[in-house]
Amino acid sequence: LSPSNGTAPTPLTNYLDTQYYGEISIGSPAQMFNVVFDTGSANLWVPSYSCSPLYTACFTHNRYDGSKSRTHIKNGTGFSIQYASGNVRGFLSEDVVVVGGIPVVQVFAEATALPAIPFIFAKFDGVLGMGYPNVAIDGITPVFDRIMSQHVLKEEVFSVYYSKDPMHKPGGELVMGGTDPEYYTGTFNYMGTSEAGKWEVNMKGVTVGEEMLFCKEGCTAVIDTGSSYITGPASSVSVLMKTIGATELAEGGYTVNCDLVKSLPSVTFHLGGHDYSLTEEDYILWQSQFGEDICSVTFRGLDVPPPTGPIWILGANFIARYYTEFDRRNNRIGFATAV
Ligand SMILES: CCc1nc(N)nc(N)c1-c1ccc2c(c1)N(CCCOC)[C@H](c1ccccc1)CC2
Repeated sequence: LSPSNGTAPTPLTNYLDTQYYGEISIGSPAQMFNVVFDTGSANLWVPSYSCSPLYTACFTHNRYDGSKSRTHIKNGTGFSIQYASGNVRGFLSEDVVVVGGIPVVQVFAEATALPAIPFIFAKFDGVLGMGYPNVAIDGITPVFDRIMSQHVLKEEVFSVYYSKDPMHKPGGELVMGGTDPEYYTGTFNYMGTSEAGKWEVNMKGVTVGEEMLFCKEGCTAVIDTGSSYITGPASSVSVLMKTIGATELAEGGYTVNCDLVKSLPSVTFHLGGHDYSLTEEDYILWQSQFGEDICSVTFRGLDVPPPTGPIWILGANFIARYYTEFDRRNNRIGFATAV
């Protein structure tokens, strides 16, 4: 912990602008893990040493071995968590977890069932949920709450920077206790979270080019550091894709003709009295595969059933453009222009 200002930075790695993760340790002596700091969930899990060999994804990642840690405390309660892209099952354990140099005694899950789809594609080992306690499975106190109760942070906030340039070092940064002026310009615009207990805000509309096409009566937007893309209701996203001339791929992705990219309209999200625009540079992933250019659109249709849905999820491609401060003290989210 940098003694001078009560903030604790963790550098993040950027994998293809779609996965951002940083290092934590669990146990004594320290066992190292790469985790996504995920505002869309509130539990910590890492692959378990006792993961069945049936699950290949466990063996391509670091696994926690409680028997090798002198501070391990056995628990054994069952655990299961669902994400939009996949589910994880396992059991609970307790040990010393160190995040940004701050140690906490933490109940977390050891994953014993890690489906290959999608975890074989995960560059990270596990997930550290940065959500509110009331979304935590099994009522477990989340890591950030345990850190706040130590009163070592200058402010009860954390901030996330996701770089957009794979060559940029670091690929991103989580700051607990404040913000990092190195990674944003201008001032923060704040908006209250829509219901205390989730990192979501009321959105007043989505504009494509100059025309407001979606969410005209208002809707909910989740600010989700654990999602790669922006998702919206499937019907809205398919209209959006038609408007920009994108074609749908088999697995639900969209591509556009790379020659047309520069003429694509901006997509603007109206949040908290301010407009947050993404240009084609922000929402087109330009990849070269087998010598040809593929321009995929980083929007996905996703229908989240009521009462949670219908919602828009603003993920990594949004956060890469707008540096985000998550304020637990005031239950608000702040955006500033990322550099
Ligand atoms: C971080 C946990 C999480 N939290 C929340 N709120 N939403 C979702 N969707 C995830 C989630 C679960 C699993 C995976 C994931 C994300 N991935 C994306 C990392 C995003 O890092 C910022 C990768 C991926 C690769 C290929 C295709 C789909 C997904 C690996 C698999």
